[in-house]
Amino acid sequence: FYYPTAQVSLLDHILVDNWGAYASNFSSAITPCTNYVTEVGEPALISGRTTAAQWIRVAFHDYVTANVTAGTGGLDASIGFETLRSENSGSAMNDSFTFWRPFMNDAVSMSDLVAIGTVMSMSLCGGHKLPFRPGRVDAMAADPTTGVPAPETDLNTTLLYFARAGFDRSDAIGLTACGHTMGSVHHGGFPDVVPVSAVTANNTNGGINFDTTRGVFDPLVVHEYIDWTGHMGGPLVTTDNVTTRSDLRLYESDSNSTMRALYAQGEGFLDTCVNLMGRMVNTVPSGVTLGDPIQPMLIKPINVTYDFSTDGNLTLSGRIRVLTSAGETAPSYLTLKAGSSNQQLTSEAETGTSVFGANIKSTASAYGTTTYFPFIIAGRQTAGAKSFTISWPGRKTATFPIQDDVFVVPSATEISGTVINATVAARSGINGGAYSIQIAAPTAQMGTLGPKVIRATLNMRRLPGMNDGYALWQGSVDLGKVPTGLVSVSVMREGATIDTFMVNPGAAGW
Ligand code: HEM
Repeated sequence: FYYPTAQVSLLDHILVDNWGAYASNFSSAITPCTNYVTEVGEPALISGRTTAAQWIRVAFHDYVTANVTAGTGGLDASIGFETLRSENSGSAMNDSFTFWRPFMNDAVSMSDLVAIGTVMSMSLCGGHKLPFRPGRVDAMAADPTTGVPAPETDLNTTLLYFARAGFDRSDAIGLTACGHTMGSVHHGGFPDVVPVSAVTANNTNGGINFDTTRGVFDPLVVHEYIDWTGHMGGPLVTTDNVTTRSDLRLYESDSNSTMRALYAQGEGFLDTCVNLMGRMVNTVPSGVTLGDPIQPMLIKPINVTYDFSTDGNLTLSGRIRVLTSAGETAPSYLTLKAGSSNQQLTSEAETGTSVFGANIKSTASAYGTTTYFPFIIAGRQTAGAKSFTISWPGRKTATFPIQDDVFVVPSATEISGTVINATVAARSGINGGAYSIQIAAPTAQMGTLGPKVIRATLNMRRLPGMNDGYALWQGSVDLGKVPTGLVSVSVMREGATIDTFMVNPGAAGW
C-alpha cells in the first residue's frame, strides 16, 4: 500500500529521506553541494562541474521553450530529446538524465524529476524551500519550439524567449540571477566565453564560477555583481568577448534597477527565488494539472504489504516512518491497531536525517530526524480489516486504508531479465476472474535518456489448491526490454486500481 498514492509516497521519499537510514539515493548526488555525481573520486573533485547546478540548468532549458499563450512546452522532459541542439550545449542534460533515469516509473515522471532536481538543489544547498507539486507529464518527442537564450543571443531575442515563457524583463533578470548563484561556465561547451587557459590539472573542464560560492544557493552573485567584488557576476558578465556577455546585457537592460532591488532584499532574495523558480518549474503544457504541494508526512507507512511467510501464512508487515523536527524528541513507542491486533511498536536504532524539520534560523546541522518502527502482524488478526491506526501518543493519530481481498504477492512477484512473473492472491469466495493484472514498465526509448512507460495486461492462470484461505493466480509477460526502474504490477477492477506493487529490477535509485 502506498500512502496517499504511489506518486506522492515516492516523491515524499526523495524530498524527505535525505541521509542515513533508508535514505533515497537522490540527495547523495548533491551532497556536498559541490559534488559532481557523474564521476567518482579524484576525477569528480577536479572536474569543475557541479551536479546541483546542472539540475537547475536542465530545468531552465526544459522550461524556456514554453509558449504560455499556445499552452505548449514547459516542464515536460522534452529537453531529453533536444540535447543535440546547439542552444543546449554542455554536459548538464545528459549527466542529469543519466542520474535521474532509474528513478523514473509509472508513478514518477521524468519531468517531475526535472522539477524535483531544482527543488532539492535549492533546499539542500542553502536556498529556501520550494514547495513541490507533482503531476508533470512527459513529452513523447522534442518540442518543435526552439530558442534557449545563449551567451551570444542579443538582448531583444532573449527577452522575447522569456516573454514567450511568461516572464517579463525583471522576472527574467531575477530568474537568471537565481540560477547563476550556483555553478560555472565551462570552456568545454562555451569556448567563446571561457578561454582554454581555464583548463588546468585541477579544473579539467575549465569551469569559471558565477560567484565565489558555486555550491551555495545564496544572494552572493547579486552582491558580487553590484559591489564589483569576487567574481563580479561571473563569466557572462566579465568575459573579454563582448558578444557573449549575455548576463551583463540582461542585468544592465533596465539600468541595473532590478539587480539593485534584488541586492537590497538581502536574504529576502532567497524568497524571490522561491517565487521565480516555482513559476519556472510549475510551467506545464495546458491540459496538465499539478497536484497540491507535497507536505512531508509526520507519520508515514512504508512498504506496508500483505504477503505469505515462508510457511505459507498471510502476514501484514511494513514500517512506520516518524518525522521529528530539529530539537524535538522522537516518540519512544507508537501503537498500531489493525483488526484484533493492538501492539506497541519500538523503533530501529538507525535513524535518518531530513532537511524537512530543519531549523533554518539555526546552524545547518539542525536537521529533522526520521525514525523507523517496523511491524509484522499475522493475517488472521487483520482478516477483513479495512484500515489500521497508528498513534504517536500525545501528538497525532492517523488511520490508513488496507484491504485483503485481492493483492499482488511480493515474495512471488519478480523481474527476471525482460520477463515479469507476477502472482496475485484472491481470498476464498472472491471471483479472481473479475480482476485484471496490468504491468507498467519504464524502458529505454530512442532519442532521449528519459525512459518511456510501456504497458501490458497479464493472462493469469489459477494454481491448484489454496494458500491460507487464498487462491493464487500467476502470469508472465516478456517485455522484450530490460526495465530501467520500478515496474508496477496493479490489480484492476472496472478501471479502478485495487492494489499496486512496485517491483525493483535492481536498478539503483529507490
Ligand atoms: C539569458 C539567459 C541565460 C543564459 C544566456 C545562460 C547561459 C548559461 C551558460 C552559457 C552557462 C554555462 C553552462 C556550462 O558551461 O556548463 C550557464 C550555466 C548555468 N545556468 Fe544559465 N543562462 C541563462 C539563464 C539561466 C536561468 C534563468 C537559469 C535558472 C533559473 C540558469 C541556470 C544556470 C545554472 C545553474 C548554470 C550552472 C550550470 C553548471 O555549473 O553546470 N541560467 N548558463
